[in-house]
Amino acid sequence: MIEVQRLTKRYGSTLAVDDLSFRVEPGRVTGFLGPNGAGKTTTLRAMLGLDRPTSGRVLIEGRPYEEHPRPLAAVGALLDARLLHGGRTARGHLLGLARSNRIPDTRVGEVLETVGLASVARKRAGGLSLGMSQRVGIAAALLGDPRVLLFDEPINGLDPEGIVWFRELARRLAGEGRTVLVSSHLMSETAQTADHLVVIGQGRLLAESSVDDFVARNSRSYILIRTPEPDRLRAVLMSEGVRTDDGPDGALEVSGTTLETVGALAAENQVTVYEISPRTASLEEAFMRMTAGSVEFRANGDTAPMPEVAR
Ligand SMILES: Nc1ncnc2c1ncn2[C@@H]1O[C@H](COP(=O)(O)OP(=O)(O)OP(=O)(O)O)[C@@H](O)[C@H]1O
Repeated sequence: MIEVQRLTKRYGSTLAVDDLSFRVEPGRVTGFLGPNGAGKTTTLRAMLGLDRPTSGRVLIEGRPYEEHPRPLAAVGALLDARLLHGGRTARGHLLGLARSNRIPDTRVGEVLETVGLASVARKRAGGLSLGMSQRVGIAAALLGDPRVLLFDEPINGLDPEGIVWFRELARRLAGEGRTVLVSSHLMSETAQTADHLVVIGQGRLLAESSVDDFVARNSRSYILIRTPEPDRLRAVLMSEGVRTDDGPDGALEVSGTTLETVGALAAENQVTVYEISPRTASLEEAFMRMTAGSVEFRANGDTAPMPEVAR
């Protein structure tokens, strides 16, 4: 379990994290989402004791990171895979980490096997692809067999097969009862990996819910209609109590009715229609709308309420 309690981090005049509180429960994968600069990495660094918070604190399994006698056994983290030293081999890197944390050498072979790198274990890190470096970073996170795992943008550089592999690994780790936090700026990818979501923008909490609830709330279905007579069609639909909104490029977006009803009303009233098609707003759009809202609220200096997200 991770408990972020009223965490605030200021870098000079930049408020990177602003009074942020949330919990990450064990036994499920939690996606930590936010656009670039939202404060995800800063929060993860505070979890690992790498940055001192301006105020607030983070507890890992009930205590701050620094108070764990064997930190690698409490929490494993993948932060920036590019930090791997180019001259060392993957195996050498992991052995160094294992020895400085009183972890037996045999564990290095096990984690290399888990991440599918046993065959390149003796290759110098400088010769590894970004995807392979990510896997070395993931192996390092697993080294101490920790109860809590933090992955910052883990799928960066992974090929499609690697992405599926990571997704399964994250699920397996959560299935073993561990706490798994995966940060990302990609909504749809996260929705496929995580069970639960924590969404932040400008250092503040925007949403916290199960992925299923988030999808149900934010997957808006509507009918898109292109017509040269939008005003007339809007009037026809409104007279029948059908709600219309303005869509892109003069199109209409109609919700709360069926394709057949709209088609029949257009035909009865002899309105020319170029296109009529069912649409579902993507999760990515919902996420962008949600996080764009936070930017606007902050720019106005308001305290950020939960932005309205189209249903
Ligand atoms: N060491 C630092 N010094 C000054 N400002 C910083 C520092 N680290 C982060 N920031 C600023 O704090 C804010 C949050 O950055 P952070 O890296 O935590 O966001 P993020 O959500 O992880 O984004 P990204 O996905 O781009 O890494 C940004 O405005 C960033 O420029």
